[in-house]
Amino acid sequence: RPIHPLPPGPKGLPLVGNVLDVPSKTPWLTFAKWGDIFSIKEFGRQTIVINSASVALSMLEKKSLLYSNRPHLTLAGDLVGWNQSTAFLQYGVRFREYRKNLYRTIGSRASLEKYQTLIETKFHHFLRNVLNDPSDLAAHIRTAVGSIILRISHGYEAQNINDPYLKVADIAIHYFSITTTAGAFLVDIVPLLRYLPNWFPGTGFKAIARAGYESLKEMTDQPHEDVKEKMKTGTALHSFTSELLADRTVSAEEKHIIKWSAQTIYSGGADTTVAAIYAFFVAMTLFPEVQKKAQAEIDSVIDNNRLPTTDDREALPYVNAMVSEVLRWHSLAPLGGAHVAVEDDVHDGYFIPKGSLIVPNIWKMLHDPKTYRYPAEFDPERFIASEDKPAETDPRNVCFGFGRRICPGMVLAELSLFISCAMVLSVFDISKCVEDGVPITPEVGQTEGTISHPKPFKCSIRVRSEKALFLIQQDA
Ligand code: HEM
Repeated sequence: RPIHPLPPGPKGLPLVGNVLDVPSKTPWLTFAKWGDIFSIKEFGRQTIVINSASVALSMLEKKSLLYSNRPHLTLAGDLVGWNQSTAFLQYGVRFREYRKNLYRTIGSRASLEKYQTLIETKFHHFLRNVLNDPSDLAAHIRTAVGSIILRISHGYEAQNINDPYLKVADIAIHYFSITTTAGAFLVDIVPLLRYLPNWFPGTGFKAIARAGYESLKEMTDQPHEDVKEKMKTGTALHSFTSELLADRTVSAEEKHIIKWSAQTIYSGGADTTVAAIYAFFVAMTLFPEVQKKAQAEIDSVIDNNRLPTTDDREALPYVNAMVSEVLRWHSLAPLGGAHVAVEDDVHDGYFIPKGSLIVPNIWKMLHDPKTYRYPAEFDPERFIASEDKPAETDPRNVCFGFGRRICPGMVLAELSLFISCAMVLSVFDISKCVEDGVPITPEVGQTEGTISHPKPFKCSIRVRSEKALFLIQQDA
């Protein structure tokens, strides 16, 4: 028997444990009311939740080797196949190879330089789509982000939201969401159920698993084969995949690694970046004074004969602070990615058993009034130090996760967020929609799910000037 106690936690019931203490909707809000670190048990599974950034950093970063595994998922992982994707791969040699590929090709500012113009051009197309049909904002964001990612991962040029590759990827991610809904499938608690015959009552999960498997396989294999074909004829555009396949024969293991790490760029990067850009539009609708300040900064730095580019980044501190505030204000991964303890540990006097799920409550860390003054306010100034006050803590300390599992797409995500925000504000004014003479205030809230989006909302998007119109319409 361990001499150290588990972190404290709600008492729970026999067998089911704390299932009734944890709400299925927005659990991060309930968790936020409990201690810096606490433990819960659901159907025998030990979970340690961390509400404090310093505890998360001291466990998941400082002792990263101990805490770098992922939970084993039966339905979404073994049966659908997501256990091959970076986010769910068990820690080990193969995992480190995936990460090396990702770091080398998209992990730093220098490695992304070759995609800078591409990203700017795609967001210029986005401005044009918004100008033509501002009512379909969410679809335009999805198209822009999806096409940037497929272009980077496989050199593939997606034209619009109906592109077959974007569609199949969205279907695969939809099945991912269904099959990872907490507590929805008994097979994740009793894995042996997977061996029951298909006709057996209660095995509906098998049909879902098959459909999920087919879409994931198509999403992963087809673009990869496409690149190989194009490379043979010399028509492949430079991409993550072509860079890794170039000038050599790859083994079956290398092929697997390249194929699945490329797939990861879409599965990890699309939904997240979309949620962040959408949150930016919500913030601009709700906080017009922030929008005006950012526009004033952009107008003062960029002459009105061009759109902002990535190279303007250093000259736009307020816009950079606004990007930080988007990352903080809307925690799109409110409970981050769950880590798993590979060995028993004792942390701050608490016993952390091997196999425990470690869940960082990133939402709480980014909305803790002890760290952020008026956390519900969208206020980029908090990140700009002045004589009266130091800058508040950079959300990047926690919003991209921790240790060896830290988000490999963070530089790409930030670049996309910076350029989309700067371009949008240079040409558009965003405000509340007016219906029957009444301005409609968007609801601030988050959808369910591992990746949480702002609630759907409407806003008015108007071009700022004749000059802005010209800039949007000129060739990208
Ligand atoms: C604003 C945008 C984004 C945010 C806030 C975000 C946040 C996160 C977080 C919190 C994690 C979990 C880390 C952990 O387990 O400790 C994660 C993992 C991951 N992210 Fe991102 N992410 C974003 C964009 C992207 C992009 C653009 C990519 C494209 C490559 C990406 C790819 C991944 C992958 C593959 C993982 C799994 C890493 C692993 O398990 O080793 N993310 N991200």
